[in-house]
Amino acid sequence: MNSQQCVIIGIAGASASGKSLIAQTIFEELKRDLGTDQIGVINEDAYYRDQSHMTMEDRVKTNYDHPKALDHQLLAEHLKQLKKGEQVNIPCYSYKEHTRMTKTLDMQPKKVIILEGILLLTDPKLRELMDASVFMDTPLDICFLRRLTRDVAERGRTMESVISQYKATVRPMFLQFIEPSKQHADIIVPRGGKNRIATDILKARIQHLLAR
Ligand SMILES: Nc1ncnc2c1ncn2[C@@H]1O[C@H](COP(=O)(O)OP(=O)(O)O)[C@@H](O)[C@H]1O
Ligand SMILES: O=c1ccn([C@@H]2O[C@H](COP(=O)(O)O)[C@@H](O)[C@H]2O)c(=O)[nH]1
Repeated sequence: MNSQQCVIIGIAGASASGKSLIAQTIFEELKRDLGTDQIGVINEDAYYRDQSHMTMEDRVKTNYDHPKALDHQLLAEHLKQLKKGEQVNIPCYSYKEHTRMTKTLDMQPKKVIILEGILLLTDPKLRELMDASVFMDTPLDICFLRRLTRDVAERGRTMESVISQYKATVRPMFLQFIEPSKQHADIIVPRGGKNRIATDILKARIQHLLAR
């Protein structure tokens, strides 16, 4: 597989803006045409730095919304390897333990990689690897309400911890890093992950890139 055959689409935006939902929708709908083994989703969160050497007390103090919390270097290397037709071992991250798990996920090269994560568009070396980029422009109050519900239900958080983390780091880092990165997006998607027209436009663009 040469580099022309690996299309990488980057989807960024606030936490709980609908990145995973739109990525998953595109994955499910395109895998019917391309085959399950020819399209994959990579979550930037898998590249949070390993914190297994730290105590839980210290792990909860990490600013997870600052670019330095993520190993973008490793993510960029993995994307380059996939583009070259090589297999990679993607780290697995636990939001409950706030660290990497020992297992990794084997990913074989694919025709299409959908990359999704809050800080992807802040990094020039990642932008360089993308064939198209998207920013989910969901209102921040809606994102906060969705994050509160999701993190309590799925990520082992209390309502109080979600609120204090939101005030201390999530909102300030959104304003400092994530929102300004919108200028780098090719497509800005309003409302969220259920935006049908935006989903169809992205699917059509992927098909167009594959047909080159
Ligand atoms: N348009 C929408 N309407 C209702 N719920 C939504 C919508 N988009 C996303 N959600 C829900 O909000 C939560 C966060 O969405 P998710 O796609 O996981 O966000 P992200 O990946 O950006 O953090 C999930 O529980 C998801 O099902
Ligand atoms: O250990 C961790 C790692 C990450 N977070 C939060 O996750 C979001 C990013 O994930 P989304 O799926 O885009 O919401 C980020 O805002 C971090 O604050 C965490 O709380 N703990």
